[in-house]
Amino acid sequence: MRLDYLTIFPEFFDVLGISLLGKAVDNGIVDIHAHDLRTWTHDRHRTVDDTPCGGGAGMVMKPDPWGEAFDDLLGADPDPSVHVVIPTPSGTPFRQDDAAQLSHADRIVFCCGRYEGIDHRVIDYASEHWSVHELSLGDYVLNGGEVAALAMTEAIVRLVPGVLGNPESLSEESYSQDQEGLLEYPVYTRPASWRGWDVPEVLMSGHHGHIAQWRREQSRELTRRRRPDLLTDE
Ligand SMILES: COc1ccc(Cn2ccc3ccc(-c4cc(N)[nH]n4)cc32)cc1
Repeated sequence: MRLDYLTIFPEFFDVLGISLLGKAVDNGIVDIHAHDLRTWTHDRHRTVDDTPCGGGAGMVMKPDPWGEAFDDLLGADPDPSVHVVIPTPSGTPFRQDDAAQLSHADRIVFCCGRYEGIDHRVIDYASEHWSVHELSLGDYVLNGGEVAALAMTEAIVRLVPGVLGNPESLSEESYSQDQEGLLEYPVYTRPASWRGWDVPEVLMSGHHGHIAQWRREQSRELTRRRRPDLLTDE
């Protein structure tokens, strides 16, 4: 899987060389390239923004640098197997299903905007050539797309075979299908007693059936309290 990031702050993506994703890069499972969008500017000030047509506050990212970056990175031939992900506050919510689908992609290009966003014709042009996903990280406002791209990257790449040491852990996670789409149950480790708090006895019983039942009950109760929207049968 090749991941490209178009951004005016490429250093944001230096962290992808650390930890699990770093190992995935070292193992050749993932190939990461961050690009400074100003590479595709030609004026002395390396300008990437301009005033919004129709007025309004702030600045908008000019289309030209994005178009020239696309030309260099992707060429002009349409290829629906290339996924262009555009983090935006107005996008569809990024969810585990999106991460699962994108984990099968061979190529993903993240377009990280700043200012008040990217000239919409960039999205229109990209949509004619590649598979475009305008995605929101959540209902809160960030200053740009980089943090969202990092979060999406981790959610996507950890699902790629060979990246996680223990793929079994994927099936027991919140939002996973095996977890019936419920929130994950509380987890514990040693010591059995810590600052007056004990590990629930059932988890120390060695009775796998009772433990599984307790975990199911905990997941349902936690989901009922925190995320009733995830419950389908109520
Ligand atoms: C019109 O409202 C706004 C328009 C742009 C911005 C700043 N900004 C510029 C590019 C960009 C890309 C993604 C996001 C973002 C994504 C999520 N879930 N929150 N915020 C924010 C972004 C703020 C607000």
